[in-house]
Amino acid sequence: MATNLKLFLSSKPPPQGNHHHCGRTPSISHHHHHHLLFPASNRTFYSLQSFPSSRNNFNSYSRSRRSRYRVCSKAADVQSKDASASEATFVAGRDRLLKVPTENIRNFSIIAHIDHGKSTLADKLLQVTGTVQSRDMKEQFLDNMDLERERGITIKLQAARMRFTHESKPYCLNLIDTPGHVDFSYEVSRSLAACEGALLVVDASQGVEAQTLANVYLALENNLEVIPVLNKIDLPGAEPSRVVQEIEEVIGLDCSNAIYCSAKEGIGINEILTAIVQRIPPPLDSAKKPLRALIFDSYYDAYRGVIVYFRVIDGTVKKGDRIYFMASGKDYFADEVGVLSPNQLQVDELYAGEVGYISASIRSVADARVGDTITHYTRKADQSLPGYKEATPMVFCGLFPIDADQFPDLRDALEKLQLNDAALKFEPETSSAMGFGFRCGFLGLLHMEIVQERLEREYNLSLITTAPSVVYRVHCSNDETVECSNPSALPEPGKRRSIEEPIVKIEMLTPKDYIGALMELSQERRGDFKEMKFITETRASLTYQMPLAEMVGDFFDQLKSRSKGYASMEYSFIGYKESDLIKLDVLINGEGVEPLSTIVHRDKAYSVGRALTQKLKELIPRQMFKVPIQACIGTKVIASESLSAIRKDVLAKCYGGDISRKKKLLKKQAAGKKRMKAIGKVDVPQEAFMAVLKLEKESSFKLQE
Ligand SMILES: Nc1nc2c(ncn2[C@@H]2O[C@H](COP(=O)(O)OP(=O)(O)OP(=O)(O)O)[C@@H](O)[C@H]2O)c(=O)[nH]1
Repeated sequence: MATNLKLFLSSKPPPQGNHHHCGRTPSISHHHHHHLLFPASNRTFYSLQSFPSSRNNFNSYSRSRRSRYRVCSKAADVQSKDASASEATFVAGRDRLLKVPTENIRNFSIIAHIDHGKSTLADKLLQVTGTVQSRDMKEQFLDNMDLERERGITIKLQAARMRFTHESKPYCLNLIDTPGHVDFSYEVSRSLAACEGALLVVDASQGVEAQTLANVYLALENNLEVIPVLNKIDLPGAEPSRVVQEIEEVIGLDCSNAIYCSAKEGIGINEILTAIVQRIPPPLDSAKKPLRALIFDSYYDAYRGVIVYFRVIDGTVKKGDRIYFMASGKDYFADEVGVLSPNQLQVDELYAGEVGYISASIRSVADARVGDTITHYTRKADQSLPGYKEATPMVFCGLFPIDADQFPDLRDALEKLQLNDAALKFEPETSSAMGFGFRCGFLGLLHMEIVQERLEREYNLSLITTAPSVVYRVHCSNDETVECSNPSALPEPGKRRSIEEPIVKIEMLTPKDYIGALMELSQERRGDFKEMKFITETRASLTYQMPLAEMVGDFFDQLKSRSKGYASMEYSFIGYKESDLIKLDVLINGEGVEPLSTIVHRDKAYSVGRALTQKLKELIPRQMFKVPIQACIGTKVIASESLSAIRKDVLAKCYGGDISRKKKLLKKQAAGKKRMKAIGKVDVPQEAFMAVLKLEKESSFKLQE
C-alpha cells in the first residue's frame, strides 16, 4: 500500500493560497489546513474532510467523518488544553439558544462535488449569520492529524445551528453536513434523511459531476426541497446559464429560480439564506409523539464516551432521560443534551425538528450507529425510522506486524479504532508466510487506507498489508456455501462447484473526448456495458456493470489518468454473479507465499501471472542466491522469472548470521519506506504484496500524468 499511498499523496494539488502558513494556534499544534475553520471547542471537532481537487485519487472524498478517524487519546490532550479559550469565544453563542417555534426551523445540507465550493460556502453562511466571527475562523483552527494535512483534507463543520432574521422573524437554520466519498454513501443518505432541504452547489465554470448526481438523487428520494446554487460566478470562465441548462437536462430539476453566487466573494449569500427560509419547508411539529430521533453521526470521545449527533423527528428528549437505541437494543441515561452552534452547547430539552447531540457514557459507536433510532426506554416508539442498515465490509485485507512482537499492540490498536468505527471488522489470521496478524474488513478502499495509515502513524506499528480482496461466495461440492474474503483460504478446486463474485454498477461522467479511453478501461476490467447517454453536447454518462474486484485496485486512478482528471465516477453494489474464477498462487524461491495468492478470471490468469512475476522481479531486491519467482494454477507453473544473485561480499555485512543485527536492519527499513517481510530466506518488500494491483503498464500511466 505504501506506493499506492504515496502516489495518492503526491497527486495532491499545490497548496492553495497562503492559509497554509498562517499563524498557528499555539496551544494546539503542529499544523494547519489551508481551509479555514472555526475555533475548536474544548471537546468538539468539527470536521468534514475532503480532498481539495477533483483530480485527486478519490473523486469526492469529502470528509471521512472526523469522528471515525480521529484519534481519541491525542484529541483529548489537545482538547483539554484549549478549553478555556474556545469557551470564551463562544459566549456569544448563548444567544443562539433562543428557542424559535418549529415553523421557524429549517434543516438543510449542502450537496456538491469535490472542489465546487461546499466548505467555502458553509464558512460564509456561518460568517454572515454571525455564528462564527471571521477573525476566529481565520486564526483558530484545529488540526491534530497528520493524515488530514498531508492529504489536503480539510477540517470543517459537522453540523451547525445558525440564526437568521427574515422579515423581522428569527429563524433557526441547521446545516447538516454530508460526507462526499462513495465509501460513505450510507451516511450521506442518513444525513439527508435528517433534513427537509438541500443546497445543490455546482461550480458555474464546470458542471454537473457524477458524485453530485448520486447525491441529488438521494436527496430527491428523501423528498428534499433542492435549491440549485451556481457558485464561482466571479470566475471569468463561469457560464452559469449553460450549467443551469445542464442541471435541468441531467437532473430534471427546475432551475428557473437558481441562485447565482460566489462563496469566495460573498455574493448571493443573503439570497441563499432567504431561499432556505422561503423554499425549504419547516419540520413537522410532532413533539407530542413518542420520541424518535435519527442518528446521522456518532464519534467516540475518550472522556465522555460516544457523542451522538441526531435530528429529533418526533417527540422531545432531555437531560436525564433513559434513552433506548432501537437497532442496537442498548439503553443509556442521557448525561448531556445540547445543540451544535457549532460547538457543543448544552440545552435542557430538544424538540421535534431540532438537531443536537447527546452524550450518555456510551461505550462504543456500535451501540449508537448512524441510522439508528433513539427513543425513550419507558415510552418506546412503535416503529423505528426507516433506512437503517448494518455496515457490510466490502473489501478485506490482511494486516501483519513486521515485528511479531507487535501483534498484541496491533490488536489493541484495532480495538481502539473500532470503538469509533462501527464499520471496521477484524479477526485474527495466521499465515505460514506472515505469522500472526488480522484479516480486516472495510467499507471500501479509502476506508482501508485511512485505517492502515492511522495504525502506523498513531500507534507506531510497522505493518505489511496484503492486497485487498473482495468477498467471494463459494458453492462447495457438499452443498455448503461459504463466504471467502481471503484468496489463500479458497476451497480447493475439487471441493467447490462454483464461485460468485460481487458486482457493482459504475456510472462515469466524462467529456466526450475520453469516452473511448474509458470504454477501453472498463472493458479491460471485465466491465459489461449497459448504457451511454449524452447529457449535454459535450458530456456523456457511461454505465457499466463490473466485478468489484476489478475496481478495488487502481480503477479510479486509471479513470482519472485516462481522462486527464476530467471524468468522475460513482458506484454502487448490485449483487453477486457466478464467474469463472481461479486461484493464482505465487512461489518465491520454491515456497508458496499465500499473501500473494489472488483470485482472477480464468481468461486473465496467464497475463496476470506473467505481469505479476515480472513486477515481483522488479520489486524484490536481489539476494545472495538466485531466486525463482513463479506463478501457478494448482501445481501448474504458468509464468516464471528469476532474480539473479548478487555477489556475496556486498551483502555479507548485512545478511550475516547475526539475527539481532538483521532485526535491527528490518526495524530501520520499517522506519523508512522500505518495509520488508522475510519469506523463507527472501526478504520481500511491502510493495510486492500490492504488486497485483499495479500491473497496468507503467508507460500508459506516466504518459498522461
Ligand atoms: N473563484 C472562486 N473560487 C471559489 C469560490 N468558492 C470556492 N472557491 C474555491 O474553490 C476551491 C474549492 O472550494 P472548497 O470550498 O474547498 O470546495 P469543497 O467542495 O468544499 O471542496 P473540499 O473542501 O475539497 O471538499 C477553493 O480553492 C476555494 O477557494 C468562488 O465563489 N469563487
